[in-house]
Amino acid sequence: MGVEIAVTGLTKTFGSQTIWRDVTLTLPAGEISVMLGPSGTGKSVFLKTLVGLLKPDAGSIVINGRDLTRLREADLYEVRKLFGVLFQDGALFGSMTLYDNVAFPLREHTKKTEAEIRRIVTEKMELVGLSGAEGKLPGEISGGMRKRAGLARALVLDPEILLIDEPDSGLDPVRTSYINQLFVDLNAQIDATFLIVTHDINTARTVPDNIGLLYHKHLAMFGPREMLLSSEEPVVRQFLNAQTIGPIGMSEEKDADELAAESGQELPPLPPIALQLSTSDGQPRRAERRPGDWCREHGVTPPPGSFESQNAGIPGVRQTPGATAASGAPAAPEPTAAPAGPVDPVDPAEPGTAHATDLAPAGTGPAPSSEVS
Ligand SMILES: Nc1ncnc2c1ncn2[C@@H]1O[C@H](COP(=O)(O)OP(=O)(O)OP(=O)(O)O)[C@@H](O)[C@H]1O
Repeated sequence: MGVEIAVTGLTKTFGSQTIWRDVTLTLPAGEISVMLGPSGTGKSVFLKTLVGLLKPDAGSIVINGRDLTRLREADLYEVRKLFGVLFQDGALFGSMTLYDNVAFPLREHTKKTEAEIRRIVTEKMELVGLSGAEGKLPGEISGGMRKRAGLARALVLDPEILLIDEPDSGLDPVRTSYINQLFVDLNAQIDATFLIVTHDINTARTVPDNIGLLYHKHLAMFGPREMLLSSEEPVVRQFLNAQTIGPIGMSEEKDADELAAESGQELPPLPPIALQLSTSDGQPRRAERRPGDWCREHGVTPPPGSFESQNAGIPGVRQTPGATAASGAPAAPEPTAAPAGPVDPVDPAEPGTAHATDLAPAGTGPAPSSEVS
């Protein structure tokens, strides 16, 4: 059962550099949220602050009635057990088999017997589609398999919160789709609160219940997926539709001359809102809402063609021929073409592949590179 994370007025600086200020949002219990933002806007810093690896300069992070920013290190250690974290720059232990990597947090942080550990490791490896790969070393498998091994490791202590930093980095689009499907299926099974940092617009448009956008040292917007995908707010619209026209420039903000040169240029219409990715077995997630509910409840007319296809609005994906303009939404989700079975069905060993990923319960796996400031 996931827990809510209530962030209020959070500000983080490094010396004279303000990363973001006054960030206020609530990650609802058991829901999947995605955090977006141009490179360098502090998305990873936000994840590390949530888990207590970085100390904010101001603000609070309240979980189960306790403000993480005010806890002593010993109490923080206890709260961190609620988290499973995938750090983008982390790594599995290269000299350990996948089995030993996944078993590591259990051996370090519990008094479970080896028989109990075997049962849990086997269950989690099956959950991420890695049965049979227990004896492999991280260097013998692909990037996608390593991410899933990291995910299995993050799950062994049954976290209530999963923080995932750029799960798509280093993965091809097909494997990104498989790992996205895995997140949706996992969310249905373990009911944890998920926060995924990503640059992948397809992921952002189809996976989460909520989307946030960090931009220019603040949280530009956070809310339900349909709210952001129907938003005309220039920064949100530009980012979620991967456009060059808008306030975001190559080096973050455009100057007045650049913006003046764009005046009069017509923005393309908002693309249709895609159906949200559903579980492989079609069982609804607890947090799942009917397509179009948010728009209906808030009197917002979604862009024509919304909720007709899972691919709607994804840049570069052609719409279904004959799709009609619809201002409303169907009452029930359409069946979606979800990949069944384990991720990476054919995942050749790639010795020496560079990306290794650490998805370990906070403070239980190989140490992430940042330090508490
Ligand atoms: N421990 C640290 N000490 C000083 N500065 C840091 C530290 N960690 C991050 N920063 C700075 O904070 C800023 C935001 O970094 P962060 O990695 O969070 O960005 P990001 O939005 O995740 O970027 P990307 O999308 O490229 O991964 C950068 O300027 C980075 O150099």
